[in-house]
Amino acid sequence: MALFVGLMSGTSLDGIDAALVEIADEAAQRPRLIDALCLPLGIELRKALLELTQASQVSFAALGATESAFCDHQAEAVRQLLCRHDLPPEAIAAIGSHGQTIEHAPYADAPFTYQLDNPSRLAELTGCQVVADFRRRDMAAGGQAAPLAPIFHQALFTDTTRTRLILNLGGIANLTRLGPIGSSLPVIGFDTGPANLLIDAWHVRHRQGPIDEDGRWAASGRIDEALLERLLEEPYFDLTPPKSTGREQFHLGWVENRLRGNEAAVDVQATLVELTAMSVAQAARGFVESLNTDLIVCGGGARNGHLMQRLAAHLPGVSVLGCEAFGWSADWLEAGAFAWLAWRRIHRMPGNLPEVTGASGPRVLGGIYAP
Ligand SMILES: Nc1ncnc2c1ncn2[C@@H]1O[C@H](COP(=O)(O)OP(=O)(O)OP(=O)(O)O)[C@@H](O)[C@H]1O
Ligand SMILES: CC(=O)N[C@H]1[C@@H]2OC[C@@H](O2)[C@@H](O)[C@@H]1O[C@H](C)C(=O)O
Repeated sequence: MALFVGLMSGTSLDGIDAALVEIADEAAQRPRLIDALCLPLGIELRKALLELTQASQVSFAALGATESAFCDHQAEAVRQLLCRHDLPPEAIAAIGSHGQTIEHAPYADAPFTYQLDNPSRLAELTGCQVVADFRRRDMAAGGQAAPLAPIFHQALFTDTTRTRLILNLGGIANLTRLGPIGSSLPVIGFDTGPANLLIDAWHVRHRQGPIDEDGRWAASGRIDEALLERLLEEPYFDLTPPKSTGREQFHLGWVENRLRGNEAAVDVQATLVELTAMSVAQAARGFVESLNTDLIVCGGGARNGHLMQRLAAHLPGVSVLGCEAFGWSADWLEAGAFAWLAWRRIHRMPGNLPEVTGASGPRVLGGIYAP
């Protein structure tokens, strides 16, 4: 048995998730979540990161300063997590650090994906071995570099008889399809489009606070069918996987370009929730085998009761389960994935699924930084 820490800060830019995970050397045993926490980014750091994601030009000074501040925050999250369990740094086999995605451009002429991270500094500050830079090897091998979580979903959730769909509702939504053990169904995984990032951004613009708590504001509005149709015309939704996306594609400007100008703000919010529910349901529907499919929902969107209701309305007959039934909280699945991917790296096992990302083959992902 060994202990790993996974660090993830996703497209919502809400905080750094840190998960303490116990992993057995035998690949057959499922990793176990021991504890986790989220350290909020704070107003200044969030603003600096958001600016980097939106800027067309970036100064090295801004990049360097933000990278250091971000890394200090990661180290603080690790410190708090280890402190809770009285664990010294030597007790941790490795930290798996995702970093903060600043730009993801798998469709550029020269494709790239950039995660802000400073694993050398993180190793220095924590005294732990760090594994980082998980995405770029997959892209170097011709893949999308995202989503990476499906291989972790496969390890955690594959069932003997049932088909399982795992849906992450973060800033972006991604879906994994796992056939039952022994079935010939390949693993499928891809980003379906926006989950919460448009909902959050519209809320910030028109209301106080970053989150439409439980989707209550959206629930009080009326879906604007014409706007919904224009939003759903986005060609990304019809692309066949492998595919991945991010803030570069789905941002407030993308919504504004499709407004007529006379919509009530609350109706736009209702419509954005419906956009997430419909685009996810459309993506999932093709994989639902009647009466034999579970949908396991994770990510912050699982706490948005209105979004969950709209999703269920578009997927009648599908049984919706929380990760909790499997010993994971919906909030910590992604951080857990990067702890587990660090374990894979240390043991030189591949971290990607070529059938998901489109890479030319399995690859060992990430670089190792000594403590
Ligand atoms: N109580 C709640 N009510 C409504 N929405 C919520 C609630 N709690 C969380 N959320 C939503 O979940 C989001 C955070 O989700 P999560 O932390 O899974 O995203 P992420 O990991 O940053 O994104 P990604 O998976 O795309 O990288 C918040 O920004 C918010 O939109
Ligand atoms: C480039 C990037 O950071 N992508 C994230 C993002 O957040 C959700 C979705 O888009 C997913 O593709 C991915 O994260 C998870 C952890 C993944 O790779 O599976």
